[in-house]
Amino acid sequence: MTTTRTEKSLPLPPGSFGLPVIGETISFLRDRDFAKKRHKRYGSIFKTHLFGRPTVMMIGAEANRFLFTNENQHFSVTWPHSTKVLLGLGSLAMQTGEIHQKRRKLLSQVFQPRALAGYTSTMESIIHSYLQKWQQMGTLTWYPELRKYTFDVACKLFVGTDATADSHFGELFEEYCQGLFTIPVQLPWTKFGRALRAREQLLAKIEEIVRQRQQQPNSNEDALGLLLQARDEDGNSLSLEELKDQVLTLLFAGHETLTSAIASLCLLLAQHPDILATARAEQQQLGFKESLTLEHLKQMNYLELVIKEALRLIPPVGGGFREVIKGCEFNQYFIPQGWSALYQINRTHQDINIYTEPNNFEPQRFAPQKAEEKAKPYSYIPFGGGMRECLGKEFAKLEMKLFAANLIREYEWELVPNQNLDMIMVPTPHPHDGLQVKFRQLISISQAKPGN
Ligand code: HEM
Repeated sequence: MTTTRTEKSLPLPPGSFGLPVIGETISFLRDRDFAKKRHKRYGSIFKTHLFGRPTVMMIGAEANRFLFTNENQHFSVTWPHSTKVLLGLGSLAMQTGEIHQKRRKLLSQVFQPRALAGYTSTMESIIHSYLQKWQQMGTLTWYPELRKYTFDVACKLFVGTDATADSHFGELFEEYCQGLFTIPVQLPWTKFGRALRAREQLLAKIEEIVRQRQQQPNSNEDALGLLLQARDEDGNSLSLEELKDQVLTLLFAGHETLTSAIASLCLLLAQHPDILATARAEQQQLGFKESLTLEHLKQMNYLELVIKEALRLIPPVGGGFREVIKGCEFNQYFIPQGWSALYQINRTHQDINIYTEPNNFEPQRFAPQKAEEKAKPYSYIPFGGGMRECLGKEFAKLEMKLFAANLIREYEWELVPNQNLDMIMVPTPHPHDGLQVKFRQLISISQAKPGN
C-alpha cells in the first residue's frame, strides 16, 4: 500500500505545533484538560507536537476502529522516548511484528483461565491481611497503601517473592514510574534520570530472583516459572536480558494501573452511597463467605457494572501512542508517515453521542437493557483494542472484583473532610492528597463476631 497523490493533496488536521522542539509537551503533561480543550476547538482529529514529534490526536469510536484495525499497516506501536528507554527493548509493549505475536502468545499463558483460577486464594489472603491492617490503622492515606497491596499481589503471583520483606523494591518502582512520561533529560536530579537509575537497580534485583529460581526445580506456580520453562515455536527460551525486561513490564503494568483503578473505585463508591448500598445488598443476598472462586465472582452482576463504570469514568490509561508507518487519510485529513498518532480513551468515554450524561457515575448504563457502549464498536476501551489490547485485562478485572467483593462485604470507609480530591493524571490518575479515609469494619459484622 502506498500513499496516493489524492491523499497527499488533502489538508493536514487543524491544530498547533506549539513551541519549537518541546511543542506542546509541557501542557500535555500538566493540563488534565489538554485533549478536551483542543477537541472542543478543532474537532475529533487535530495535530499537536508531543515528545519531539508531530502528533495527530484521534478521538472517538470510529478513530479507535481505524487505528486498531490498521495496526502494522498504517500504525505501529511507539512510546515517548522516556517510556521506551524505561520499558526496555525486550518488553512486550515495545515489540512489534512477528516477535510481538510470538511473545504475546507465550506470555498469555500466565493469564489463561486456569492460571487465573489458581491465583484467587493467594490474592484473597493478601486482600484479607491488608483489610485487617487498615482496620487497625483507622484513619489512613489509602492510595500509597493500595499501591503496596497491588505490588504485593504482583510480586507474589508473577515472580513468587514476598514484597513486604523488601520495602526498597516497592520504593524503586515508585521512582521508576514517576519517570515514564517525562522529558528525557538524563541528570541525577531529573525525574527521568532518577527513574533510569531505579530501572538499573530493579533489573539487578530481577536478575538475582531469576538466578535463584534457575537453581530450583521447575514450577508452574507463577509467571516467572512459566517464562523460565517457556519455549517459542522455534524451541528457543527467552534470553536473560529479554526475560528481565518482560518481568519488569509485568510487575510495572501489573500494579501501577490497578492501583489507580482500585483507588478510583473506592473514591467513587464513597461519593455514591446509594450505589455502594446496592452493591453491598448484592453481596449480602449472595451470602458467599471466604474463598471466592471465579464461579462466585461471575454471579456478582451489579458489582461487574460498577467496576465497568469506574473504568469508563476514570480510565487508568488515558490513551496509546502509535507511529504512522505509512501515510493515510482519515476523515478527509492527511496523516503523514513519521508522525505519532495518539488514540484517546478518556475522550472516547466522555462522548455524548455514546454515553448519556457522561460525567455521571451510573453503572446501570451498562445493564443489558441499556448497554450504551454497544451502540458503536470501540466505544468502551479502558484496555485498548485490537492486537495490542491489554494482556492483563482478565487478571485486572479479577483482582478488582475480588478486592471489591471482600471490601464492601465487611468494611466501610468515609472520606476525611477538607482533602484535595483533584486528580493528578500522570503517570496514572490518583487523588492529589492520596485519598484519606476513615476505615472500619461494618458494624453489623463486628457485632456478629463473638467477643465483640
Ligand atoms: C485496570 C488495569 C489495567 C488497565 C486499565 C490497562 C490498560 C492497558 C491498555 C490501554 C493497554 C494498551 C496500550 C496500547 O494500546 O498501546 C495495555 C497494554 C498492556 N497491558 Fe494493561 N492495563 C491494566 C492492567 C494490566 C495488568 C494487570 C497487566 C499484567 C501484568 C497488564 C499488562 C499489559 C501489557 C503487557 C500490555 C502490552 C500489550 C501489547 O503491547 O501487546 N495490564 N494495558
